[in-house]
Amino acid sequence: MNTEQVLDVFRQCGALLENGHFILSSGLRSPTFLQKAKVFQYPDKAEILCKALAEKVKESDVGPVDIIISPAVGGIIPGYETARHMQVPSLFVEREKGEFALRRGFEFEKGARILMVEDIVSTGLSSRECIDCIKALGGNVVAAACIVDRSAGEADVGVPLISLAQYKVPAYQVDAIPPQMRDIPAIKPGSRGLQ
Ligand SMILES: O=P(O)(O)OC[C@H]1O[C@H](OP(=O)(O)OP(=O)(O)O)[C@H](O)[C@@H]1O
Ligand SMILES: O=C(O)c1cc(=O)[nH]c(=O)[nH]1
Ligand SMILES: [Mg+2]
Repeated sequence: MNTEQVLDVFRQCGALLENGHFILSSGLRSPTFLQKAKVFQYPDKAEILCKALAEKVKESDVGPVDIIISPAVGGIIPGYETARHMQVPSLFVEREKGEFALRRGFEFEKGARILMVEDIVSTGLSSRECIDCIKALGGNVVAAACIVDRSAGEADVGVPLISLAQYKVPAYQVDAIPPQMRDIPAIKPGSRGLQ
């Protein structure tokens, strides 16, 4: 699948939100938001995207993968569906007092070859936090994968990043928001910092 085909799936699901004012997980502001939850509500769409992502990983030089681990909330469905097509278990980390932790009795062997699967990468901050958590538990993170890389290859997550689509969209510091965005009430769709 190429980027345009991936974005078409988002458009078909009403998930490519434009001309708004979104507060991203990183705190940056953007007029564009990929509301992945509206795509992943449809199992057939999740399957199309994640099967293609699994194939891209298998065709890469990453080598064998033992386990997929994803950061909650957004990473859970693509992590699971990608794992289904790679025939490996799917675990997730979730925030405990703001920090990612492996809970629910999930465990893996030290040195396990782990693929970190995200939904969207913007700055790469959430991916790095997830990878740090896995490494602290002894996992060998061999690569990261995501459905859409909004940095179009610029984000450094510390391991090779395989993205199904690369879609560069603007994001601004709060004191540098362009005039046309300033009058639009800001919305924060993600779960980081949710009380
Ligand atoms: O590369 P970054 O700058 O970290 O941005 C991308 C992250 O933002 C979203 O998560 P968010 O924290 O908004 O919560 P969610 O997973 O509940 O959507 C998305 O799921 C990624 O995890
Ligand atoms: O950076 C983010 O928080 C982000 C951007 C985006 O387009 N979609 C999303 O779910 N999160
Ligand atoms: Mg997330």
